[in-house]
Amino acid sequence: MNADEPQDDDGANTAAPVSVLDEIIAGVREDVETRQQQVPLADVKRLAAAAPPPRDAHAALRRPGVAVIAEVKRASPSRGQLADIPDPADLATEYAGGGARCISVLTEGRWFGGSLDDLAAVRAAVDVPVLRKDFVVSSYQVHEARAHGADMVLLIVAALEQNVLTGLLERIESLGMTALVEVHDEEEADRAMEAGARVIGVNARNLRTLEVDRSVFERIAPGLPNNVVKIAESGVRGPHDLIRYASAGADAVLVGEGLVTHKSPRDAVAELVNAGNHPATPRPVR
Ligand SMILES: O=P(O)(O)OC[C@@H](O)[C@@H](O)c1c[nH]c2ccccc12
Repeated sequence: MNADEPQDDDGANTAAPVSVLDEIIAGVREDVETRQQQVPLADVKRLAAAAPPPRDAHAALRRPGVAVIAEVKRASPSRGQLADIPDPADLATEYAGGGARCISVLTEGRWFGGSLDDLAAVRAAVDVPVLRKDFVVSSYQVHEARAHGADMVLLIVAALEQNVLTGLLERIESLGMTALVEVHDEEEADRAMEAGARVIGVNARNLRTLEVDRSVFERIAPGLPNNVVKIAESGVRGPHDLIRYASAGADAVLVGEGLVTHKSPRDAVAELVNAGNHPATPRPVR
């Protein structure tokens, strides 16, 4: 690492020789393997079938006003440790009290400090739909998500071959959940639509370099069909960022760091929700 190399606004070095995404996925595959040896797929499917039915995340995100998806996020590869979060259910309750339309729970352990236990605890504590935020690469993880109460599951286009993306999306939707398909450029957006995504998230953070560029949403959103729910992910630090994303057509924003590092996560959510409901804030065209 050379100290003279350009740093992005998150302080991450943009000249990573092996992409962080590849490293994370290698770890995720190992962890899935281990869990699968402990709890076979047939058992996870049984648990999923016995779980309380999914909540309709797609419908929740389409309601009027810019929705806030509030994230339970302890750490990240770009920032390291962000917040302690001893009780994720407690934090999620604060988020819901502030008016969050959905709660996102990071379940990846090595880089983000999350777990499936966090997901289950949050799901039991709130009435709003809950997203499993992870690097989902196998249908085992989809059934696992449902077994722990997930209503929505993230799929990252950059991490998946097209046929795998399509297969996982169909699996998620056939279990009654909503797939949130994450993209970072036009080609990935085309792949998301090709796979049949109803909800597309544009991540301002490039998962290969960890660089944040809020203009990515403005570039990609106009090319998405009106009936697709559009989520702007990452880089929301306050109402001004929400308003900027809304002006570019966002139905929702997904916020992590700005909330977990705030002294009152509930107030921070409420501030965003108010901005999202304000009559002067642009609404998506349908
Ligand atoms: O903390 P931020 O900048 O508000 O970002 C939240 C969310 O967008 C980010 O956590 C995220 C977006 N896509 C992901 C994929 C995997 C892990 C994490 C993410």
